[in-house]
Amino acid sequence: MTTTRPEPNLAEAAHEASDAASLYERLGGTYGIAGAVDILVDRLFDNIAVNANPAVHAHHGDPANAAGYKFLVTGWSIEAAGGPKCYPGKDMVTGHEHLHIDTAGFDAVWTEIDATLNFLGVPDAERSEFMAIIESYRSQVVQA
Ligand code: HEM
Repeated sequence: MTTTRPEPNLAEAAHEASDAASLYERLGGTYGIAGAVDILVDRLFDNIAVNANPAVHAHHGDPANAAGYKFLVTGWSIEAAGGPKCYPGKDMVTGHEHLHIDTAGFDAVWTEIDATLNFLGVPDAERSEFMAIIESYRSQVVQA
């Protein structure tokens, strides 16, 4: 009598592996996130609705702030997506309290993040998951 060993189901294994992958991994890890933030921050600095807030424009209107801001937003996003702990900046309340951001200001940034992920071809599932994380910080960022 011969016993038959079941063939490994590779399709199922791949599916399980992709289920197990963190959002950080599915966004392309540090290279993917840093590349997206590089483009996002340039768009935020140029975005008329985002810069309608004078305190925001005082920061985003100075190109010298771009490199440091890209570094901070990249580190924050890596951690928020489940990657390694690497964010050295302020918590979201302290980082924004002096800016008096209102709902329209938050929505302008939300829309630009969503549009940039769409522009870069991030799949719907990962885009929705990341945007839900952004949304979950609304009450900490909106302080006007
Ligand atoms: C969930 C949404 C947001 C995230 C994840 C986020 C992320 C960050 C991070 C990581 C920093 C650096 C904090 C530090 O200095 O240590 C920061 C600062 C800043 N954010 Fe946000 N932000 C969000 C929403 C917004 C919105 C809606 C606006 C404007 C309408 C905004 C404008 C700014 C500005 C101008 C700074 C620099 C402040 C300064 O250095 O004086 N952010 N943000």
